[in-house]
Amino acid sequence: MDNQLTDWWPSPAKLNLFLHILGRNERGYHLLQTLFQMLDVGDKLAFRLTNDEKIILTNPLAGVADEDNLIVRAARLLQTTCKVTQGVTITLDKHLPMGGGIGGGSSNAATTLVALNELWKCKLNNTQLAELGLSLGADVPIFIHGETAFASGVGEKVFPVKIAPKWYLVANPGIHVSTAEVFAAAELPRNSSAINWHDYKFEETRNDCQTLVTNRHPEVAKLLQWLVHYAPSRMTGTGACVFATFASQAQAMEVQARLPIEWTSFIAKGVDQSPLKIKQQTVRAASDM
Ligand SMILES: C[C@@](CO)(OP(=O)(O)O)[C@H](O)COP(=O)(O)OP(=O)(O)OC[C@H]1O[C@@H](n2ccc(N)nc2=O)[C@H](O)[C@@H]1O
Ligand SMILES: Nc1ncnc2c1ncn2[C@@H]1O[C@H](COP(=O)(O)OP(=O)(O)O)[C@@H](O)[C@H]1O
Repeated sequence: MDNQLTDWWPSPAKLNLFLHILGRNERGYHLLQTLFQMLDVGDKLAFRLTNDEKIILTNPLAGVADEDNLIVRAARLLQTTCKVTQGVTITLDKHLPMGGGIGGGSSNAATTLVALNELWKCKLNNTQLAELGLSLGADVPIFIHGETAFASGVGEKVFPVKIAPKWYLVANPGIHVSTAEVFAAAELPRNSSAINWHDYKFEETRNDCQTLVTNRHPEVAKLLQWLVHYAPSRMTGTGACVFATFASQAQAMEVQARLPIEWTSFIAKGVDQSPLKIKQQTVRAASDM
């Protein structure tokens, strides 16, 4: 008999508060320094275990074939690795814009790995899950660890940090920017000097992809020009979303209320520990009782 739908598992967004490109490794991947800020909002996923081996997504994403969906790929990867004989039906409650530099797809993959590791009783630890996740995307490990962190290498060397709590207005210019296209561009600067995390100040850092993306996509430039008038603002990841930083939720709401209707947006709080990490700890504590 099939099991019941589980409760919802959070799949939060992230911001790259800065993104410096230091060079490239022998495989052509970019060596970065970045500060991953976990946010308290995102998508949600629910899982219903089944007694056949099928992995089914009840609500496919427009433009993404199920076999390419990172949720289905993550579930299949865990099922094969741990020789699981059960299947799963997955429901996705999608809110995060795709290809926005806020990590929606990577976060969905991480939530799938973390949740099914518990539900299928695979008993992998987070380091093992992160290793599996890295084969799906560079940002999957950071969502599995679920902590605001300074990252280097190609993003795999992660050092959790605590930074002053801030509120963010995250605005979407309504376009999709391909990570692969940004990293393939000849004019992308790749020569930033390494910084020491302890010396980090927002205003002394930048996003090395921002000039390239704003030159190629005037919508991103227009949005940034509007936001920077109100608060310190920057593009996240390889775009296209842009964030503005505030000390309080009320200040963020005030600017959101003025945002021209052509741009969608959401407000999120920066958190040290992601909602997924908290959920994993809660589920594990309950199963230990
Ligand atoms: C640079 C970041 C910062 O968060 O950008 P966003 O995707 O969030 O915007 C990410 O690490 C991106 O991670 P992700 O989007 O998972 O990238 P992947 O699927 O692993 O890689 C897409 C393509 O980007 C290039 N790539 C990616 C990461 C990296 N450090 N160097 C690269 O050169 C590779 O050509 C790769 O084929
Ligand atoms: N579950 C998923 N959610 C979002 N995007 C997905 C998913 N599965 C596959 N993708 C693909 O991954 C691409 C990058 O998605 P996303 O992680 O949201 O962007 P970014 O890496 O810029 O933050 C999407 O354009 C889409 O083609």
